[in-house]
Amino acid sequence: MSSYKHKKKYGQNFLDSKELLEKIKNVVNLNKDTTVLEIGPGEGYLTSMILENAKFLTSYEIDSDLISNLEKKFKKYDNFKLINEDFMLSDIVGENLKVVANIPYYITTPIVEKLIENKEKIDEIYIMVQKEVAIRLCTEFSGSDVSTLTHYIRYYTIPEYLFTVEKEYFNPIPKVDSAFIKLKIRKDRKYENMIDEKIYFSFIKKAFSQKRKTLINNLKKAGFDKEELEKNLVNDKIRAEELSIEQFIDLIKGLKYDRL
Ligand SMILES: C[S@@+](CC[C@H](N)C(=O)[O-])C[C@H]1O[C@@H](n2cnc3c(N)ncnc32)[C@H](O)[C@@H]1O
Repeated sequence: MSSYKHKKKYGQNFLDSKELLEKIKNVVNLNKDTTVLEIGPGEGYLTSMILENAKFLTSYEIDSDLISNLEKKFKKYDNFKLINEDFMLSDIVGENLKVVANIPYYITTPIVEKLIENKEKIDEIYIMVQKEVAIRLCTEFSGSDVSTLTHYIRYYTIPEYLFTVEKEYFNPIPKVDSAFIKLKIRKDRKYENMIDEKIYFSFIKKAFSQKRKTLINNLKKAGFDKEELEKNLVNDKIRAEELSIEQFIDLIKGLKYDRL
């Protein structure tokens, strides 16, 4: 479909490289028991590799102009369901799903949030995202990339930055490089078992309210008692971005924070 006019509004930067496809295939590790969900098959770059290697694939494509080509291309596969819908408005159906997708970047965060909200149905998420976003999603608890998003991701998943994909691999070539990442859903519910999610994220929001300020100052501003804070924080110079989830849970429990 070389004459196809890519639609910017749908984030249509397509891939076409055997070498990259092989690299993706090696990390996503599909087998005949795997059920896969794809967001935005485009011209079917990832789709054919998934269909060849997985048990079943459901792909959501918003752009009706791409549908007849995809149907024609994958007509011989009976393990394929193509849904011509906006993924954000669709219900996710299935269990033990693996998500494998080169997603439209204009809705990266809503897609990640929707997938995590459906964590009961999903085991692993493999997605291509903008490189800077990949760094933010996969960062550890140190440095300026840490944000409330880091806590959201790490509370529910184990993130992994797999590899960088240079912008030249895309057509049309975008302005920025990309990266392929993995988010493994925490099936052990490690942190959900330690603390109520609403309480945790309500506290995190207060702790990160002003990034430049120290944690103690942010929490004082949020109404916490100065003496209680000093009792529970070893270091009054520390910033929110330096604390791990475990350390935040200890702090929340130490402060007996249980309201929203
Ligand atoms: C970055 S392209 C990737 C295409 C293809 N997977 C590839 O790697 O070449 C993103 C794809 O997502 C589709 N898309 C954009 N918004 C969507 C939405 N809300 N729901 C479903 N698909 C969407 C676009 O039409 C496009 O085909």
